Amino acid sequence: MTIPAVVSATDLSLTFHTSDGPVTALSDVTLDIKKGEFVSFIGPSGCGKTTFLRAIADLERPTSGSIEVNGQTPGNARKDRAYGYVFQAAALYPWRTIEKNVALPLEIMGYSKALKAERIARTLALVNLEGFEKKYPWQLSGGMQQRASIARALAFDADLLLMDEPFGALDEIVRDHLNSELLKLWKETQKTICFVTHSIPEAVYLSTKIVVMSPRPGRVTDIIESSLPAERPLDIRETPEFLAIAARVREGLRAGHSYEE
Ligand SMILES: Nc1ncnc2c1ncn2[C@@H]1O[C@H](COP(=O)(O)OP(=O)(O)OP(=O)(O)O)[C@@H](O)[C@H]1O
Repeated sequence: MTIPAVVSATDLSLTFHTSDGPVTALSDVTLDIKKGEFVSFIGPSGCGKTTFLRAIADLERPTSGSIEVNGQTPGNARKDRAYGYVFQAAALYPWRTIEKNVALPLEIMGYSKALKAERIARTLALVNLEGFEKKYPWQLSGGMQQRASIARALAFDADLLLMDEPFGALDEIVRDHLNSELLKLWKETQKTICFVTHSIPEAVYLSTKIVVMSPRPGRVTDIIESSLPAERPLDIRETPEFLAIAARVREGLRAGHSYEE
């Protein structure tokens, strides 16, 4: 049985027209993301990682080539609520409680009170935030706020989760903890995850597939299928298999680096 592609990009190019001239954010990207994969995008600043996620989410239009989400245009997939989006900063509304923040997309979609309550309870349980429903974002730590924003992205129960460097601003211990929680959540929910990061260990620890990118123009320089087992305790990061994949990612990053800045 072939596993269906959730995201399929073919020769995707995307150029921004700025007052300083054209900026090619993505050049000829061809990539398939299958259902249930955990795919990390890694590369230096400006290599088009966010732009690729935004193209999936129908927030940017390709200049040439094509991209399909669940076999349809990103616009139609967006209407079908095909994905949840987690941003770099938690981006919670400070005047809303945690449960009201998670409820926001459901309110916009006109969910019934009962269905809203059920979804809020379920997603907050998934990210271990039961008991914090009535708190305001400022009453939570940075890691908890980011978990709340993951809960908000999960509220629709979309099969695809787009995560743009969600843990970049957190200290390493909190990040480690959230990495293993995210893996657990991914296994429990069997979602497809696209995850942007600057961290080699984070990419290797989390992913089934690592997409290495390089800037000017943004392109894919390597796609690594991970050979690590599904079960990943944090100390897997010291194993030879893990270090070998990390070395290959580093090599890909070096090869695409121009050092001219
Ligand atoms: N709306 C826009 N208008 C003009 N240029 C843009 C726009 N959005 C992105 N760019 C440019 O496109 C390139 C790719 O940007 P993008 O944000 O996708 O990179 P990134 O790899 O996600 O970077 P970072 O790691 O810093 O988030 C950059 O050169 C950026 O300046």
